[in-house]
Amino acid sequence: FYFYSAPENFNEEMLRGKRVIVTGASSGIGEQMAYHLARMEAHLLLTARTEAKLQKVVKRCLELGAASARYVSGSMEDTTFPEVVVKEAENTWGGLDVLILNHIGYSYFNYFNGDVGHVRKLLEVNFLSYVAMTVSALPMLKESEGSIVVVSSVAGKTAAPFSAPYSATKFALDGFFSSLRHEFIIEKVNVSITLCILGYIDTENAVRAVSHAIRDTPAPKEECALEIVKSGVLRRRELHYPSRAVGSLLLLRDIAPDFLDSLIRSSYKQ
Ligand SMILES: NC(=O)C1=CN([C@@H]2O[C@H](COP(=O)(O)OP(=O)(O)OC[C@H]3O[C@@H](n4cnc5c(N)ncnc54)[C@H](OP(=O)(O)O)[C@@H]3O)[C@@H](O)[C@H]2O)C=CC1
Ligand SMILES: C[C@H](CCC(=O)O)[C@H]1CC[C@H]2[C@@H]3C(=O)C[C@@H]4C[C@H](O)CC[C@]4(C)[C@H]3CC[C@]12C
Repeated sequence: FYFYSAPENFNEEMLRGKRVIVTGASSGIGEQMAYHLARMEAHLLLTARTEAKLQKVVKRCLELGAASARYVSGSMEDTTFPEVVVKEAENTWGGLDVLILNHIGYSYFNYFNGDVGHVRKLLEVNFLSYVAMTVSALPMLKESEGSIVVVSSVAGKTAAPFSAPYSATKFALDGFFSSLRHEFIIEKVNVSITLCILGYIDTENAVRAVSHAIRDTPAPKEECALEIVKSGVLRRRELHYPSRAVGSLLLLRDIAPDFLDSLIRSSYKQ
């Protein structure tokens, strides 16, 4: 049932007039997804905390050809905010076609410092708010037979040093949304769930956080954003980007986990 409902080839017209929420859209990959969707003439509702940045992204989206573009600013640390965002979509459009969950809260890139409060807060922002957005949006997505896109990381499939709290939140997304996908298929709910497994991408925040410690060259955020949009519309189960690097990593994880761990550690500068 799930595979029957998935189209084979991507065509930009598939997004024309679609109603899309993008979280974490004020910078990085989320901002780039907003620009691709705007060029494809989608209706956009963007969210993040920083109003000034969102205003600029909305302005650019309208210049690029978005059918409409608006924002709602706020923090996903506030447990009432996910519902506020979805209500805005409901009041504006009366429905929703695609929910792209992409935001992340700040976390340090270093040895785990024992701060349980930080892990709890990060789970709220990076995981629980994704669940809350999904719960609020589901009636509209069922109605439109729409799509949920969850942006995760290789750090949510195989752990690397210095990202214990972050990695935990990304593993949680896989568990939750992969279980939900089963249930949708059992109950014949035609809402697709795409989990995006990304390697190192050249966003300002990621490069600032890890370039002093990691040897790898980051992949381009513009191409990454386009691949996420495509895989969501094509109702794929998972996106692996960049595909060869993530594919090899996942293969090694299953056949030679200790070897993979040593490779990951050796990609860190001493
Ligand atoms: N870049 C990379 O190397 C990789 C990224 N990913 C994933 O890709 C996605 C995007 O990453 P990237 O573009 O690098 O991230 P950025 O740091 O560039 O963007 C994060 C976005 O989330 C928003 N945000 C931050 N805190 C909050 C909050 N408390 N409430 C609501 N929104 C918030 C930020 O805006 P504001 O500050 O205005 O709120 C911003 O729009 C994430 O899910 C990440 O895990 C996965 C693997 C690698
Ligand atoms: C080191 C990892 C790659 C291992 C490999 O051998 O390929 C990186 C792949 C994904 C990175 C993290 C990520 O998911 C984004 C986070 C964004 C934050 O702003 C801080 C950094 C990240 C934790 C980043 C760290 C390196 C990776 C785990």
